[in-house]
Parts: sequence; structure tokens; C-alpha cells
Amino acid sequence: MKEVVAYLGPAGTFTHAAAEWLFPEKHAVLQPYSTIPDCLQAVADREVQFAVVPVENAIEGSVNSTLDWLIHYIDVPIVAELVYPIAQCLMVHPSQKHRPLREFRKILSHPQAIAQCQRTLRQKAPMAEFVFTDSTAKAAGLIKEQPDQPWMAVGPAKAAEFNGLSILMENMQDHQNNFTRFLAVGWKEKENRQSADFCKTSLQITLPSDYPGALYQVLAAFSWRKINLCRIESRPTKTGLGNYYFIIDAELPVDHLLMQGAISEIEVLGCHVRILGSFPCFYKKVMKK
Ligand SMILES: O=C(O)C(=O)C[C@]1(C(=O)O)C=C[C@@H](O)C=C1
Repeated sequence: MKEVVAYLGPAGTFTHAAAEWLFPEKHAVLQPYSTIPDCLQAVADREVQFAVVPVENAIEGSVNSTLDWLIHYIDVPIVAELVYPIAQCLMVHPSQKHRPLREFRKILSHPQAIAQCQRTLRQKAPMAEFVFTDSTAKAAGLIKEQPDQPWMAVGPAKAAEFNGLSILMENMQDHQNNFTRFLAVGWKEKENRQSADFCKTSLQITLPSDYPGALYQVLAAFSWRKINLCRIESRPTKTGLGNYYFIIDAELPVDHLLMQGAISEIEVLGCHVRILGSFPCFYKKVMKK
């Protein structure tokens, strides 16, 4: 039977492209959901076997709703990671394509996409106000429904294609080398049909209390074992200002002897360690035109 995979829809989002890459059509049915929490809750409630969600962008940083949902509201392991190239396009209804950019009044998109193009958008369309939508493809769909409005959307070329929109600018993010890291979460290990670039373990660490050098001691457990850390992120525990969880990604699988040693040492220090997942990581390089 085919696996059912939730993704941030509608069809044409960057997350859709990432989900198609991780779960090819031959083996899976991709099911769109309106928001990132909806995707994650669907897998937690076992409506679907997997969900694919964005977690970090090279320009704008963390996707907090993904991190918070994984930390606070559900307990489903991360089973794979994909780093995927992001090319943002400026798109309009074909009936608006000859209008000068300065005359546009609204720019619709997901907040992450707008943030990646903020400077360019300010320069090209200074009169336009930003309107945030649940996804880039949702924004493209709204533009399609309003042929008479001087509105634009930001998002993937696929979203323009699916909605019959005209692309006015390609690769318009403020900085090149734009990539987003996506996570697949699910109830069983993802079969590795592609070979992974490397394996990673994602840990949520709670310090026992705030004392000098607490985080330093945690990092030392990785450092002297020469375990490479690829990310440290703090998120509020939501119990009071200044209380944080640390999300630490280490470049070794959890069953590796060195990782086991590091985790035990950190626990002996009085920290609470939650394993968010130990998973293969894939890297999709930019496709040359
Ligand atoms: O709206 C989309 O197309 C998405 O897939 C969401 C999302 C994100 O939340 O980061 C995914 C990749 C890009 O960084 C911009 C937007």
C-alpha cells in the first residue's frame, strides 16, 4: 500500500516539491494541508504516515512553528531531512503583467518567502503592502482569483504554472545560495530509496538550572569526542522569560558509541535529553538551467 504524506499545500509550494523528492509518486500519496501545524498534527493523530515541513531557511532562519510543534505539542520522530534549493519568483495575473511594478498595491506570500525578498520588494514595489498567507501557493491561488487587482505574489515557479500566472522576476531573493531545510516526520523509518549524504541526530536538551557554564559543559561532551555539531537553536520553554530548550543537531547516528557516551555524560550533568530523531540527510543541489 502507498504511504500517505501530509505537506503544506496547496499543490505548488516549496514543501510540495520537497515532499515529492523525499516520497516519489510511485510509492506515496501526497496530501495537502493548510498550515504547518495541521501537517504535523495529522501525523500525530495517525491520519497520515508521514509529514514534510520546512524547518530552516538559509536567509531567514528558523521556522518557529515547526520547531514549537515538534517540541511542545506532538511526539513523532524526525525520520529524514532534505536541503532543497529555493528560487523565489515574482508573479502576477496575466491581465496585470504590463502594469509598472511601482503601481502594485499588495504583495501576498508566506512570511518566510517575503522575508527572503524583503529588500528587493521594497525597492521594486515601495507602495505595496505585505499580506501574509499560509503558503506561497495559497498566495498564487488568491492572485488567480483577482484578475482586476494590482496584486503580486512571491513563490515558486510551479505555483505560477499551476495557477496560470505570469512571472515578472525569477530568483529574486535578496541573497543567492538560498536553501531550505525540510524535515520528514513519521511513525516508521523512511525507506532509503536514495542514498543519504550523512546521518544526523537531533536532540532537545533542558539544562537543570541556570548556572555559570551549564551550556558550556553540554557542548564539551560533544567537543572532546570530536562530534561535529551542525546546529544549535534555543526555543522558549514557554514557562517564563529566559527559560529555553536547546535543540542540538549532531552529525552522528544516535546508536553510535560516541553519541551514546555524549548523551549519558549530559544526563549525568542533570540535563534532560529528548531524542527528536536520528535520520538520514539528503542534499538536493541547484539544477543548472
Ligand atoms: O509556502 C511555501 O511554499 C512553503 O513551502 C513554506 C516555506 C517556509 O515556510 O519556509 C518553505 C520554503 C521557503 O523557505 C518558503 C516558504
